[in-house]
Amino acid sequence: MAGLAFSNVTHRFGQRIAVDDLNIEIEAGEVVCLLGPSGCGKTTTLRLAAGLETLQQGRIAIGGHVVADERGSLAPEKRHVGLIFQDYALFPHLSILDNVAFGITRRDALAEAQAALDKVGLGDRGRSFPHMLSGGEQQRVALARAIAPRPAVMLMDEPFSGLDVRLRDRVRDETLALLASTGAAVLLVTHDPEEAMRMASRIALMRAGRVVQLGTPEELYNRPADAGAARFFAEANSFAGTVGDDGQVATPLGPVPAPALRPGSRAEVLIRPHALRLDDSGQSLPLRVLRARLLGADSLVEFDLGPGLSPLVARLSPPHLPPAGTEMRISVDPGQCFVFAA
Ligand SMILES: Nc1ncnc2c1ncn2[C@@H]1O[C@H](COP(=O)(O)OP(=O)(O)OP(=O)(O)O)[C@@H](O)[C@H]1O
Repeated sequence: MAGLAFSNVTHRFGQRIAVDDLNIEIEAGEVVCLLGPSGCGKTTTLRLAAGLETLQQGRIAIGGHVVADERGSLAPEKRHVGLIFQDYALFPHLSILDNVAFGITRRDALAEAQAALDKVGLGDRGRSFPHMLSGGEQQRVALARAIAPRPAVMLMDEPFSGLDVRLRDRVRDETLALLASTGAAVLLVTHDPEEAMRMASRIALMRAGRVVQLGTPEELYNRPADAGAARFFAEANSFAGTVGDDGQVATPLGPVPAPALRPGSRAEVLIRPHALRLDDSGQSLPLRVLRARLLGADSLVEFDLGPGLSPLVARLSPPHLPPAGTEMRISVDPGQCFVFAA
């Protein structure tokens, strides 16, 4: 029995389809990330699960009980879901402890709130007010408030986007550990592929209201469903071509196998910048550097592929910063090359 299940959920705003026949089941203890570009329907999906948006078509169930279908809908406060939004939405006039106790209906609300604050490491800040806390601390209060009523489902909308990069990594990891200990089914919205890869047991990649691909981070990254899915994780070098009788597509870097496509069909080959590496063996291709930039742990190096072709972008690790004009030998990791029907 899934902790949270969407069955054939479709939602329109006027003529515009925001969510289009969505089917996702999230087990208790699982974190599923809704990932996709702005406007693809992530927040609407979350709001439908929370009951903040009235379901128009399909069915939503929590813990095996239908909470919304075409006949009716359970009020948000009766769904037993925890919500965390981007802006934390703490009440400014309430103390931290009262903020956390707010949603708890049990008689021992303050003790429960204190226990939740202890869990997020803010047990000694209960008497402070929200404006006295840093962004990261406020995020942890929001988390404490969401877990305190022990919800079966946790809905999170870009909960880390207000934090600076270094704090974000730490708060993300702490949140993940805490959520795992509560056993809730978690649906987390993000537009950041790295965040999804880091947090999710499974990722639902959305585009224009539809789930394009649902799978583990490893499946989405290494076996993208289409060119758009491949590009969403990392911008890639793209080559157009035709599948030859040998089942391969010719590219400036050599032939790439296209086992899923028929000879004669048009194809797009995507080669991730990470797929390119320096290689002095006889198999590699000599290419001239156009420019190189340091990105930190690795470098972005552009190579000349000749007239009429865009430069080949390689991400080299450890970083190399060869001067323009240097000739380097490059080979391709076939595991990071993808061929799709054009
Ligand atoms: N209340 C509304 N009224 C009309 N259209 C809406 C409303 N809410 C969302 N939409 C539209 O529905 C589509 C999906 O919006 P949604 O907010 O779910 O996307 P999103 O993937 O969460 O985007 P973002 O990452 O920018 O938050 C968009 O085209 C949006 O303009």
